[in-house]
Amino acid sequence: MAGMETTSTTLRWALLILMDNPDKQEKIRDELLSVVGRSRRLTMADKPKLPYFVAAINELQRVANMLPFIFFHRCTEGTVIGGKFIPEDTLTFPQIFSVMKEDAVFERPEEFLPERFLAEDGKTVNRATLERMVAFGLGKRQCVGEGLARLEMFLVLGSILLHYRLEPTEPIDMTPQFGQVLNPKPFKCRVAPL
Ligand code: HEM
Repeated sequence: MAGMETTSTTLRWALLILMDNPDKQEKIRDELLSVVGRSRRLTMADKPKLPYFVAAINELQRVANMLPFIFFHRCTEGTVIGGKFIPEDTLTFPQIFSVMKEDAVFERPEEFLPERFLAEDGKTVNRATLERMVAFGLGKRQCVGEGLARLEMFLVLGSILLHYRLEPTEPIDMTPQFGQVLNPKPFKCRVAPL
């Protein structure tokens, strides 16, 4: 589950969200075309020159909300969180969605707005939102595959968007299906070569 289900499910959500937001899909493609073009492959060296695309991947993960909560963690010592004492050995059940969908830093949380991860100049990272994009968890047990997952999403999604336009062929249904992770319902789409 850790390495396959998470990344592939996030990518399926990404296709659906980008079809639901064709203007944003176009904006990502414009940036990719202006930096990479179609005569060579996208590489990780392009990442610093693609701030909008990187912001969009963070926003796709936030909206997809694929792992809304993570497994139990045990407090190894007593601590105070939000004024409440949590004794040693308490089992906690971290809820990722309560940060990514309910934190005040994410205005209009149901909307797909990659811009929220960028400062006003449209290029610099917005630290306030980025530090609350906790799709990979936090702390010592944070996802060990984060680097690989980010690399896969960048290269796979970027290469698709450089060469194909994703268009819906049926009404888009964003209702998740509950399983080990939140899955999108099976969907069909048109993958139009550019
Ligand atoms: C979009 C992709 C992914 C997401 C959203 C994701 C998310 C997470 C989350 C939320 C945790 C739990 C952190 C915690 O308990 O505090 C986790 C743990 C873990 N992930 Fe991922 N993950 C992804 C991809 C991957 C990949 C590609 C790998 C391996 C190649 C991987 C390997 C692991 C492992 C081994 C753990 C357990 C770490 C530990 O308990 O110390 N994950 N992941």
